[in-house]
Amino acid sequence: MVKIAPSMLSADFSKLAAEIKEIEEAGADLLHIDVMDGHFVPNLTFGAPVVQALRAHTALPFDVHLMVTNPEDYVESFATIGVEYFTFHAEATAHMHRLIQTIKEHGMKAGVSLNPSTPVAVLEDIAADLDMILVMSVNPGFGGQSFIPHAVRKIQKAKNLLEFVGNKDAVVEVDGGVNGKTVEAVRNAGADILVAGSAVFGADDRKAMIHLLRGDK
Ligand SMILES: O=C(CO)[C@H](O)[C@H](O)COP(=O)(O)O
Ligand SMILES: [Fe+2]
Repeated sequence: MVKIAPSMLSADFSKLAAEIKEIEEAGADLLHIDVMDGHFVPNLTFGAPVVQALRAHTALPFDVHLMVTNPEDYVESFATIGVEYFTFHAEATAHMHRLIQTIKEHGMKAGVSLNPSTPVAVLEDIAADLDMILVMSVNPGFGGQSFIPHAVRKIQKAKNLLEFVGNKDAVVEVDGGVNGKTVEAVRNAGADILVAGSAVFGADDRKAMIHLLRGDK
């Protein structure tokens, strides 16, 4: 069964703790946390101090998606918070292999995210070391954008690559534009974790939306 990770990017920032509590009670599996630095992407969100402040308010695993230049500089501060996945962008570093080892040494799972224009093939030689491949189905930086259809094929390629290298534990996550219209295609493509920001936080009934996206019977 797929897991649903609502993206905090679409929550009401003036009452984050309450928003997170609500989606936890509504059945979310993880909390997707979009860290943007205003350099890697043209938008600025929040950093480790805000994420740290929220840790005490929920038992949900933290799925941190770092859209930042110099992701190496963030490992230490996020490791002390207690996050499940530390996911950086392939486009943000020349040293993916080294960074993956550092993340794991700090007790976190290591994910690599790919912009829509970056092929899955860049992960070929490190796929065995990964805990997550995050397929971006929008260009990173903003919530509420439209799903880019070629991401469906890319999810399949990411799944195939993990299978080819015998990495049974790693997951494929899809992020951007996942909603009631696009969800079936991403589920059928084999995605393990679906990020949904505007679809969940913008829904009148967030619980029903999480159930719909997960395909609960
Ligand atoms: O990483 C992101 C944007 O860069 C967000 O996680 C993503 O856009 C989720 O928002 P939505 O579901 O509204 O598209
Ligand atoms: Fe994200």
